[in-house]
Amino acid sequence: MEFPFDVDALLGERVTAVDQHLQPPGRRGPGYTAAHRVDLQQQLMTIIDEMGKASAKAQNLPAPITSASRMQTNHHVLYILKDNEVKTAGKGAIIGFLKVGYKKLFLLDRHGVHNEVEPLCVLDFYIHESLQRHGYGKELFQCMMQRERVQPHQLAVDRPSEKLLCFLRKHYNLQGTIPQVNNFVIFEGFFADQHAPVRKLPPKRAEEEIKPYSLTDREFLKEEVEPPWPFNQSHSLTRSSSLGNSPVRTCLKPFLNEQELLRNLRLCPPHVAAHQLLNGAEGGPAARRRRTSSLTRSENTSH
Ligand SMILES: CC(=O)SCCNC(=O)CCNC(=O)[C@H](O)C(C)(C)COP(=O)(O)OP(=O)(O)OC[C@H]1O[C@@H](n2cnc3c(N)ncnc32)[C@H](O)[C@@H]1OP(=O)(O)O
Repeated sequence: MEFPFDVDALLGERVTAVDQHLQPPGRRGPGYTAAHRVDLQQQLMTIIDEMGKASAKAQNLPAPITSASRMQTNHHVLYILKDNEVKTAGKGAIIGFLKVGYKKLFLLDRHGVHNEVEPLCVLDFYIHESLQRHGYGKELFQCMMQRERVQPHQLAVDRPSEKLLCFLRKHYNLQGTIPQVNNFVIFEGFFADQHAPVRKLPPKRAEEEIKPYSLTDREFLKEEVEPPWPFNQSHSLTRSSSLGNSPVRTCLKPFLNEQELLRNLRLCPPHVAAHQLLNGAEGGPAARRRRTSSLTRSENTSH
């Protein structure tokens, strides 16, 4: 992917790690000013936004899950792989990116027991269409694991595509998954290594404390395109196919029991339908409870 500015100079190294500060690490010439810094940061933001869009398109997602603004509000790390061999106009090009981040998750082990863990998660991964199956994905993944000091089986993967599952199977022999009730996929050996979830956390902002566990990075897409259960039931099949034809995506769709649903609704930003459900609109559980108790009362009085 090429840009109208010098990607090669902007990013410096072959693989660049970018965090929420969005600081381009590239070369600084003499006379480097604050205005230059803003320009370079703008260029980096353009790269992230364009790559995020391309990744979303490749995965048939309705909106990008990676963008400069989302990077600024999350503690994620974006590894960007550049091609400094491209001689056209001498500006370099972007080959792809890999986004990872630590997330607090409730994950089931082989015995069906919930474990609260905070593993490094693979959140978004994209290699430009023209360069897939050339080994660049592996180069980027290896670099990420080395810098993050993590082994493949210690990772949790957020709703992997069929291509990514093939990639993980081929390069890291990851195939036996441990079934989960959320969209994260983990592999055999995840719980065997006690060091996996251990991580020193930076101080957290208050609102992060109340995020529902196991909420995937892709969950916000769902909020944008459909109302909560049960209002989404009539077109759930249509939505699955709008997310792509991967059978994995369909079968990994979580199903919630009523208690989990109510907990999630309380933790989510207010939604009209959620309010109605919780506050007892016609058809909601509260209304049903009211109806049931009034029925019981009237039955009692009639006897
Ligand atoms: C959590 C998430 O990010 S889910 C979304 C993952 N991203 C996508 O699906 C976007 C589209 N795909 C891609 O961008 C890339 O194919 C990636 C990132 C999955 C892999 O990067 P690549 O550079 O292609 O991988 P690399 O060349 O190192 O390894 C190739 C292996 O990946 C897998 N793979 C790559 N492309 C495909 C494909 N079209 N079909 C099936 N398997 C594929 C295969 O195992 C392949 O080995 P093979 O060619 O011997 O069959």
